[in-house]
Amino acid sequence: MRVAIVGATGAVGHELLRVLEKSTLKFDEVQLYASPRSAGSTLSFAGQDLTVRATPEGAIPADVILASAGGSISKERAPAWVAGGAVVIDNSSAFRLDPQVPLVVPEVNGEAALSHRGIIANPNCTTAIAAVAVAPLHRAFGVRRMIVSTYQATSGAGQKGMEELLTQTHMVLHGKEAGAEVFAHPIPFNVIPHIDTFGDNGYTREEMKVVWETRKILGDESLQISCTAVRIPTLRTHAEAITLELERPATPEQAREILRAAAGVEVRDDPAGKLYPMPLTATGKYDVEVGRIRASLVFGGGLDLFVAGDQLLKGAALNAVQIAEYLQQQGALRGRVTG
Ligand SMILES: NC(=O)C1=CN([C@@H]2O[C@H](COP(=O)(O)OP(=O)(O)OC[C@H]3O[C@@H](n4cnc5c(N)ncnc54)[C@H](OP(=O)(O)O)[C@@H]3O)[C@@H](O)[C@H]2O)C=CC1
Ligand SMILES: N[C@@H](CC(=O)OP(=O)(O)O)C(=O)O
Repeated sequence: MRVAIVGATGAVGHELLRVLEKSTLKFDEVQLYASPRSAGSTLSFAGQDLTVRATPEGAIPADVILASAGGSISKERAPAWVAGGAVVIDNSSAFRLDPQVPLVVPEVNGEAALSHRGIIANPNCTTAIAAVAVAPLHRAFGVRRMIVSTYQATSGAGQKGMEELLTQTHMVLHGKEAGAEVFAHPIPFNVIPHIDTFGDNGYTREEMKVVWETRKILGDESLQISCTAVRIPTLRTHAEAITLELERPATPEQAREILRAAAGVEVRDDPAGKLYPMPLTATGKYDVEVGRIRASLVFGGGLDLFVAGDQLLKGAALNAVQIAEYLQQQGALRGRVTG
């Protein structure tokens, strides 16, 4: 059973290595791939230095490929990886809306992964985090309309996003003018309501991914969803304010009870004790923090909540490894462990 990580040197790739170290997935070998510029460098895995190789054009000799090298690499090469016999779990947006490709959050629709034809898509990070919190409420009360406002960390734009926050903050603190390369404007001491490109309807692609992908994951095309996605000057972990209009009225206490029993959720909801979801407390956690649960003042019987989830983990690396673990538990992976 051979696992390959394509994009191992990136922000998601680093987390894939850490998550795999702790994973219940059984495997004999991990192979690391990135761009040709990283070939020959090493990354540590379980106390060993593993050499990074240039991602080949054709097949990769692995049973499971965890891909996080961007949409164009996945689009161009995943068909050859599948033809070579691998199951590809792809972190990019390349295949997410393809009707032949399952889009999976294991706590929500794990069984969808079993219908794959070689490629399984990992959702957009903002979407995955929201889905973990909203799916149990949707099952219990039926979500009719959902309004999301996001507070997204700079690492959502990869390693270079984090570097821009750190270097530009240093510059501002030393009296220099901050520039902007990764983001549309200087990110220190700012919030930027612009993630990805704007579409004809005035929403960004990031915002529309939340709409399209949430519907696909929850299997409900009738869900009405609107999102405003905003980049903020944090390093890691996305937070989201979510308003839900429900078919069957829910009290905050009923919602807390449902969420306490839900997989992948940590209810963190004691405002009097200053306990609520925040990037600082959710970073590095596998569970998505959910709190500030209250009755909506706008939608009778509806709810307002605040969530924070480590987007490099549940929004990417962790979710991908959980999909592989699920497939292995179901006996649906080709590779057998020999070691
Ligand atoms: N960051 C996030 O929060 C999330 C990211 N994703 C998705 O995961 C993917 C990776 O994102 P992220 O880790 O943030 O990005 P990074 O920019 O941090 O890393 C990109 C990785 O891709 C590799 N790469 C770049 N070009 C090539 C190439 N031509 N051939 C092979 N490998 C290449 C890089 O290698 P090298 O170091 O050699 O350049 C690096 O390992 C993207 O598709 C992104 O949309 C999904 C959910 C969340
Ligand atoms: N768009 C996310 C990260 C990301 O890479 O998303 P996607 O995988 O949908 O392109 C962010 O910037 O926070």
